[in-house]
Amino acid sequence: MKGPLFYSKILLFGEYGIIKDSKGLSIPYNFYNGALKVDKAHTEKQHQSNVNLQRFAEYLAELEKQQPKLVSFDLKSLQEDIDAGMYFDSSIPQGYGVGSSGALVAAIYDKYATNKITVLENLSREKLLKLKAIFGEMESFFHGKSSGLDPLNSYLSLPILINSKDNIEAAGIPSQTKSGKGAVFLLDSGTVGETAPMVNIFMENMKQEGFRKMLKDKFVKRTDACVEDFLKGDVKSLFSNIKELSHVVLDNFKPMIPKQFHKLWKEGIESNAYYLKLCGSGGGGYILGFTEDLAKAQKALKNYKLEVVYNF
Ligand SMILES: Nc1ncnc2c1ncn2[C@@H]1O[C@H](COP(=O)(O)OP(=O)(O)OP(=O)(O)O)[C@@H](O)[C@H]1O
Ligand SMILES: C[C@@](O)(CCO)CC(=O)[O-]
Repeated sequence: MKGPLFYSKILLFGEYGIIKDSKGLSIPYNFYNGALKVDKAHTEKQHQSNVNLQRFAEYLAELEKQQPKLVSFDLKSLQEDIDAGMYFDSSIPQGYGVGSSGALVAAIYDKYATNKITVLENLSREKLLKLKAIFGEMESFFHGKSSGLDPLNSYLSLPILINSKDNIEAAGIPSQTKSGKGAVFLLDSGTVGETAPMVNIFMENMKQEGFRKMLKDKFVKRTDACVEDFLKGDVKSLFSNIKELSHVVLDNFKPMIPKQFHKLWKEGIESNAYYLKLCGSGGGGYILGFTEDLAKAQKALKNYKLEVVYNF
Protein backbone atom coordinates (compact mmCIF):
# COMPACT_ATOMS: atom_id res chain seq x y z
CA MET A 1 0.00 0.00 0.00
CA LYS A 2 1.50 3.30 -1.09
CA GLY A 3 0.22 6.85 -0.53
CA PRO A 4 0.40 9.98 -2.73
CA LEU A 5 3.76 11.41 -3.81
CA PHE A 6 5.37 14.40 -2.13
CA TYR A 7 8.14 16.25 -3.94
CA SER A 8 11.48 17.74 -3.00
CA LYS A 9 11.90 21.51 -3.19
CA ILE A 10 14.51 24.04 -4.14
CA LEU A 11 14.84 27.38 -2.42
CA LEU A 12 15.95 29.35 -5.47
CA PHE A 13 16.51 32.54 -3.45
CA GLY A 14 16.23 33.66 0.14
CA GLU A 15 18.46 31.33 2.19
CA TYR A 16 19.40 33.11 5.42
CA GLY A 17 17.77 36.32 4.17
CA ILE A 18 14.31 34.97 4.97
CA ILE A 19 15.34 34.64 8.59
CA LYS A 20 15.76 38.41 8.47
CA ASP A 21 12.76 39.24 6.29
CA SER A 22 14.21 39.24 2.78
CA LYS A 23 12.16 37.91 -0.07
CA GLY A 24 12.42 34.27 -1.01
CA LEU A 25 11.26 31.97 -3.76
CA SER A 26 10.95 28.26 -3.45
CA ILE A 27 9.82 25.78 -6.12
CA PRO A 28 8.84 22.10 -6.05
CA TYR A 29 11.41 19.83 -7.68
CA ASN A 30 9.68 16.77 -9.12
CA PHE A 31 12.81 14.78 -9.88
CA TYR A 32 12.86 13.47 -6.30
CA ASN A 33 9.84 12.36 -4.35
CA GLY A 34 8.64 10.23 -1.49
CA ALA A 35 5.48 8.45 -0.36
CA LEU A 36 4.38 6.62 2.77
CA LYS A 37 4.34 2.89 2.28
CA VAL A 38 3.03 0.19 4.59
CA ASP A 39 4.97 -3.02 4.18
CA LYS A 40 6.55 -5.44 6.64
CA ALA A 41 9.48 -6.59 4.54
CA HIS A 42 12.30 -4.07 5.11
CA THR A 43 15.75 -3.31 3.83
CA GLU A 44 18.10 -1.67 6.35
CA LYS A 45 17.20 1.79 5.04
CA GLN A 46 13.47 1.11 5.25
CA HIS A 47 13.89 -0.20 8.76
CA GLN A 48 15.70 3.01 9.75
CA SER A 49 12.89 5.07 8.22
CA ASN A 50 10.30 3.07 10.19
CA VAL A 51 12.27 3.69 13.40
CA ASN A 52 12.39 7.42 12.59
CA LEU A 53 8.63 7.45 12.06
CA GLN A 54 8.12 5.84 15.46
CA ARG A 55 10.14 8.60 17.14
CA PHE A 56 8.37 11.24 15.08
CA ALA A 57 4.97 9.83 16.11
CA GLU A 58 5.96 10.17 19.76
CA TYR A 59 6.95 13.78 19.14
CA LEU A 60 3.64 14.49 17.39
CA ALA A 61 1.68 13.04 20.33
CA GLU A 62 3.55 15.45 22.62
CA LEU A 63 3.04 18.37 20.19
CA GLU A 64 -0.70 17.70 20.11
CA LYS A 65 -0.77 17.68 23.91
CA GLN A 66 1.20 20.92 24.18
CA GLN A 67 -0.63 22.79 21.42
CA PRO A 68 -4.08 21.27 20.99
CA LYS A 69 -5.38 24.34 19.18
CA LEU A 70 -2.64 24.19 16.56
CA VAL A 71 -2.96 20.68 15.20
CA SER A 72 -4.24 17.20 16.06
CA PHE A 73 -3.65 13.80 14.54
CA ASP A 74 -5.27 10.42 14.26
CA LEU A 75 -2.51 9.00 16.46
CA LYS A 76 -4.12 5.58 16.71
CA SER A 77 -4.05 4.98 12.94
CA LEU A 78 -0.53 6.39 12.77
CA GLN A 79 0.67 3.96 15.43
CA GLU A 80 -1.12 1.01 13.80
CA ASP A 81 0.49 1.79 10.45
CA ILE A 82 3.94 2.16 12.00
CA ASP A 83 3.45 -1.19 13.77
CA ALA A 84 2.48 -2.65 10.40
CA GLY A 85 5.86 -1.52 9.07
CA MET A 86 5.16 1.89 7.52
CA TYR A 87 8.14 3.84 6.20
CA PHE A 88 8.73 6.87 3.99
CA ASP A 89 9.74 5.44 0.63
CA SER A 90 11.77 8.34 -0.70
CA SER A 91 14.35 9.14 -3.36
CA ILE A 92 15.02 12.57 -1.82
CA PRO A 93 18.63 12.70 -0.57
CA GLN A 94 18.96 13.61 3.10
CA GLY A 95 20.94 16.65 4.20
CA TYR A 96 21.23 17.94 0.64
CA GLY A 97 19.10 21.07 0.97
CA VAL A 98 16.20 19.74 -1.09
CA GLY A 99 13.81 19.10 1.75
CA SER A 100 13.71 15.38 2.56
CA SER A 101 12.24 16.05 6.00
CA GLY A 102 9.79 18.57 4.52
CA ALA A 103 8.29 15.98 2.18
CA LEU A 104 7.99 13.51 5.04
CA VAL A 105 6.22 16.09 7.22
CA ALA A 106 3.81 16.92 4.37
CA ALA A 107 3.01 13.23 3.84
CA ILE A 108 2.32 12.63 7.54
CA TYR A 109 0.13 15.73 7.84
CA ASP A 110 -1.79 14.76 4.70
CA LYS A 111 -2.54 11.26 5.95
CA TYR A 112 -3.03 11.72 9.70
CA ALA A 113 -3.95 15.31 10.58
CA THR A 114 -7.55 15.71 11.67
CA ASN A 115 -9.46 18.82 10.47
CA LYS A 116 -6.68 19.38 8.00
CA ILE A 117 -6.42 22.35 5.68
CA THR A 118 -6.59 20.87 2.19
CA VAL A 119 -4.97 21.93 -1.04
CA LEU A 120 -8.32 22.03 -2.82
CA GLU A 121 -9.92 24.76 -0.75
CA ASN A 122 -9.48 28.46 -1.30
CA LEU A 123 -6.13 29.06 0.35
CA SER A 124 -6.29 32.47 1.98
CA ARG A 125 -3.15 34.07 3.32
CA GLU A 126 -4.31 33.20 6.87
CA LYS A 127 -4.65 29.52 5.99
CA LEU A 128 -1.22 29.48 4.36
CA LEU A 129 0.32 31.04 7.47
CA LYS A 130 -1.49 28.57 9.71
CA LEU A 131 -0.21 25.65 7.62
CA LYS A 132 3.31 27.10 7.70
CA ALA A 133 3.10 27.40 11.51
CA ILE A 134 1.91 23.78 11.87
CA PHE A 135 4.62 22.52 9.54
CA GLY A 136 7.25 24.58 11.37
CA GLU A 137 6.37 22.87 14.65
CA MET A 138 6.25 19.44 13.06
CA GLU A 139 9.53 19.77 11.16
CA SER A 140 11.44 21.17 14.11
CA PHE A 141 11.63 17.57 15.32
CA PHE A 142 14.20 16.92 12.57
CA HIS A 143 16.46 19.93 12.81
CA GLY A 144 15.56 22.34 15.57
CA LYS A 145 13.75 25.50 14.62
CA SER A 146 12.10 25.34 11.20
CA SER A 147 10.27 27.96 9.17
CA GLY A 148 7.86 25.31 7.85
CA LEU A 149 8.44 26.45 4.33
CA ASP A 150 9.78 23.15 2.96
CA PRO A 151 6.78 21.05 4.02
CA LEU A 152 4.46 23.79 2.76
CA ASN A 153 6.09 23.66 -0.65
CA SER A 154 5.90 19.91 -0.76
CA TYR A 155 2.31 19.79 0.50
CA LEU A 156 1.01 22.35 -2.00
CA SER A 157 3.27 21.35 -4.90
CA LEU A 158 3.32 25.01 -5.91
CA PRO A 159 6.02 27.68 -6.07
CA ILE A 160 5.91 29.87 -2.98
CA LEU A 161 6.85 33.51 -2.86
CA ILE A 162 7.99 34.80 0.52
CA ASN A 163 7.44 38.54 0.66
CA SER A 164 8.34 38.67 4.34
CA LYS A 165 7.94 36.41 7.36
CA ASP A 166 4.21 36.97 7.66
CA ASN A 167 3.44 37.47 4.03
CA ILE A 168 3.68 34.44 1.79
CA GLU A 169 1.70 33.43 -1.25
CA ALA A 170 1.50 30.72 -3.85
CA ALA A 171 3.16 32.21 -6.91
CA GLY A 172 3.16 31.68 -10.64
CA ILE A 173 6.63 31.51 -12.10
CA PRO A 174 7.37 32.14 -15.79
CA SER A 175 6.97 28.93 -17.76
CA GLN A 176 10.20 27.30 -18.82
CA THR A 177 11.71 27.76 -22.25
CA LYS A 178 12.72 24.20 -23.04
CA SER A 179 14.84 25.27 -26.00
CA GLY A 180 16.54 28.09 -24.07
CA LYS A 181 20.28 28.07 -23.47
CA GLY A 182 20.02 29.41 -19.93
CA ALA A 183 19.52 27.11 -16.96
CA VAL A 184 19.41 26.67 -13.23
CA PHE A 185 21.26 23.54 -12.14
CA LEU A 186 22.28 21.59 -9.07
CA LEU A 187 25.91 20.75 -8.43
CA ASP A 188 26.58 17.88 -6.05
CA SER A 189 29.23 18.86 -3.47
CA GLY A 190 29.60 15.19 -2.56
CA THR A 191 29.19 15.78 1.16
CA VAL A 192 26.19 16.05 3.44
CA GLY A 193 25.38 19.42 5.02
CA GLU A 194 23.62 20.11 8.28
CA THR A 195 21.30 23.07 8.69
CA ALA A 196 21.53 23.77 12.43
CA PRO A 197 25.32 24.41 12.72
CA MET A 198 25.27 26.61 9.63
CA VAL A 199 22.41 28.71 10.97
CA ASN A 200 24.32 29.00 14.27
CA ILE A 201 27.35 30.43 12.45
CA PHE A 202 25.06 32.88 10.69
CA MET A 203 23.43 33.98 13.95
CA GLU A 204 26.88 34.44 15.54
CA ASN A 205 27.95 36.62 12.60
CA MET A 206 24.78 38.65 12.95
CA LYS A 207 26.07 39.91 16.30
CA GLN A 208 28.59 42.02 14.37
CA GLU A 209 27.42 45.33 13.05
CA GLY A 210 29.52 45.05 9.90
CA PHE A 211 27.96 41.72 8.99
CA ARG A 212 24.45 43.05 9.62
CA LYS A 213 25.16 46.02 7.37
CA MET A 214 26.53 43.79 4.60
CA LEU A 215 23.46 41.57 4.90
CA LYS A 216 21.03 44.44 4.52
CA ASP A 217 22.87 46.54 1.94
CA LYS A 218 24.24 43.75 -0.23
CA PHE A 219 22.89 40.27 0.40
CA VAL A 220 19.22 41.06 1.00
CA LYS A 221 19.23 43.78 -1.65
CA ARG A 222 20.52 41.37 -4.31
CA THR A 223 18.29 38.53 -3.13
CA ASP A 224 15.18 40.70 -3.38
CA ALA A 225 16.23 41.94 -6.82
CA CYS A 226 16.80 38.34 -8.01
CA VAL A 227 13.33 37.28 -6.86
CA GLU A 228 11.72 40.23 -8.61
CA ASP A 229 13.68 39.67 -11.83
CA PHE A 230 12.92 35.96 -11.84
CA LEU A 231 9.19 36.51 -11.43
CA LYS A 232 9.14 39.22 -14.10
CA GLY A 233 11.18 37.07 -16.46
CA ASP A 234 13.82 39.79 -16.77
CA VAL A 235 16.68 37.42 -17.50
CA LYS A 236 19.26 40.09 -18.28
CA SER A 237 18.82 41.91 -14.99
CA LEU A 238 18.56 38.57 -13.16
CA PHE A 239 22.00 37.48 -14.28
CA SER A 240 23.58 40.77 -13.34
CA ASN A 241 22.08 40.47 -9.85
CA ILE A 242 23.02 36.79 -9.50
CA LYS A 243 26.60 37.56 -10.38
CA GLU A 244 26.71 40.14 -7.58
CA LEU A 245 24.95 37.75 -5.19
CA SER A 246 27.47 35.00 -6.00
CA HIS A 247 30.27 37.43 -5.18
CA VAL A 248 28.72 38.62 -1.91
CA VAL A 249 28.24 35.01 -0.79
CA LEU A 250 31.82 34.04 -1.64
CA ASP A 251 33.12 37.02 0.35
CA ASN A 252 30.84 36.69 3.39
CA PHE A 253 29.49 33.13 3.65
CA LYS A 254 32.74 31.16 3.32
CA PRO A 255 31.92 28.62 6.09
CA MET A 256 28.80 27.64 4.16
CA ILE A 257 30.77 26.83 1.00
CA PRO A 258 32.73 23.55 1.11
CA LYS A 259 36.44 24.44 0.79
CA GLN A 260 37.06 22.54 -2.41
CA PHE A 261 34.46 24.72 -4.18
CA HIS A 262 35.88 28.16 -3.35
CA LYS A 263 38.07 28.18 -6.45
CA LEU A 264 35.31 26.90 -8.73
CA TRP A 265 32.95 29.53 -7.33
CA LYS A 266 35.43 32.32 -8.15
CA GLU A 267 36.15 30.94 -11.61
CA GLY A 268 32.46 31.11 -12.48
CA ILE A 269 32.29 34.79 -11.60
CA GLU A 270 35.49 35.60 -13.50
CA SER A 271 34.62 33.68 -16.65
CA ASN A 272 30.88 34.45 -16.59
CA ALA A 273 30.33 30.79 -17.53
CA TYR A 274 28.17 30.19 -14.45
CA TYR A 275 27.33 31.74 -11.10
CA LEU A 276 27.09 29.64 -7.95
CA LYS A 277 24.95 30.30 -4.90
CA LEU A 278 23.93 28.44 -1.78
CA CYS A 279 21.09 25.95 -2.00
CA GLY A 280 19.43 26.22 1.40
CA SER A 281 21.80 26.50 4.32
CA GLY A 282 24.87 25.15 2.48
CA GLY A 283 27.80 23.47 4.22
CA GLY A 284 27.51 20.54 1.81
CA GLY A 285 24.71 18.92 -0.15
CA TYR A 286 23.80 20.71 -3.34
CA ILE A 287 25.15 24.00 -4.61
CA LEU A 288 22.85 25.91 -6.95
CA GLY A 289 24.18 27.21 -10.27
CA PHE A 290 22.83 29.71 -12.79
CA THR A 291 24.09 29.97 -16.34
CA GLU A 292 23.13 31.87 -19.48
CA ASP A 293 24.72 29.16 -21.57
CA LEU A 294 24.40 25.61 -20.29
CA ALA A 295 26.86 24.14 -22.81
CA LYS A 296 29.50 26.63 -21.66
CA ALA A 297 28.83 25.87 -17.98
CA GLN A 298 28.96 22.14 -18.64
CA LYS A 299 32.32 22.53 -20.32
CA ALA A 300 33.73 24.62 -17.48
CA LEU A 301 32.37 22.14 -14.93
CA LYS A 302 33.17 19.02 -16.93
CA ASN A 303 34.27 17.05 -13.87
CA TYR A 304 30.85 17.42 -12.28
CA LYS A 305 27.43 16.07 -13.04
CA LEU A 306 24.94 18.93 -13.39
CA GLU A 307 21.25 18.35 -12.72
CA VAL A 308 19.19 20.92 -14.62
CA VAL A 309 16.15 22.09 -12.67
CA TYR A 310 14.90 25.00 -14.78
CA ASN A 311 15.47 26.28 -18.32
CA PHE A 312 15.35 29.92 -19.36
N1 LIG B 1 12.77 8.54 4.05
C1 LIG B 1 12.87 8.98 5.31
N2 LIG B 1 12.39 8.24 6.33
C2 LIG B 1 12.48 8.67 7.60
N3 LIG B 1 13.07 9.82 7.96
C3 LIG B 1 13.56 10.60 6.99
C4 LIG B 1 13.47 10.23 5.63
N4 LIG B 1 14.02 11.22 4.88
C5 LIG B 1 14.43 12.16 5.77
N5 LIG B 1 14.17 11.80 7.03
C6 LIG B 1 14.49 12.53 8.27
O1 LIG B 1 14.83 13.85 7.93
C7 LIG B 1 16.17 14.15 8.37
C8 LIG B 1 16.85 15.04 7.38
O2 LIG B 1 16.28 16.27 7.44
P1 LIG B 1 17.12 17.62 7.37
O3 LIG B 1 16.15 18.71 7.56
O4 LIG B 1 18.31 17.53 8.25
O5 LIG B 1 17.65 17.61 5.90
P2 LIG B 1 16.85 17.81 4.57
O6 LIG B 1 15.40 18.01 4.85
O7 LIG B 1 17.22 16.71 3.67
O8 LIG B 1 17.53 19.10 4.00
P3 LIG B 1 17.13 20.64 4.11
O9 LIG B 1 16.27 20.87 5.32
O10 LIG B 1 18.46 21.31 4.18
O11 LIG B 1 16.41 20.92 2.83
C9 LIG B 1 16.83 12.80 8.50
O12 LIG B 1 17.85 12.86 9.46
C10 LIG B 1 15.69 11.91 8.93
O13 LIG B 1 15.49 12.00 10.32
C1 LIG C 1 19.07 28.73 5.96
C2 LIG C 1 17.57 28.84 5.84
O1 LIG C 1 17.28 30.20 5.56
C3 LIG C 1 17.08 28.01 4.70
C4 LIG C 1 17.39 26.54 4.80
O2 LIG C 1 16.64 25.81 3.85
C5 LIG C 1 16.95 28.42 7.14
C6 LIG C 1 15.45 28.71 7.19
O3 LIG C 1 15.03 29.84 6.90
O4 LIG C 1 14.70 27.77 7.54
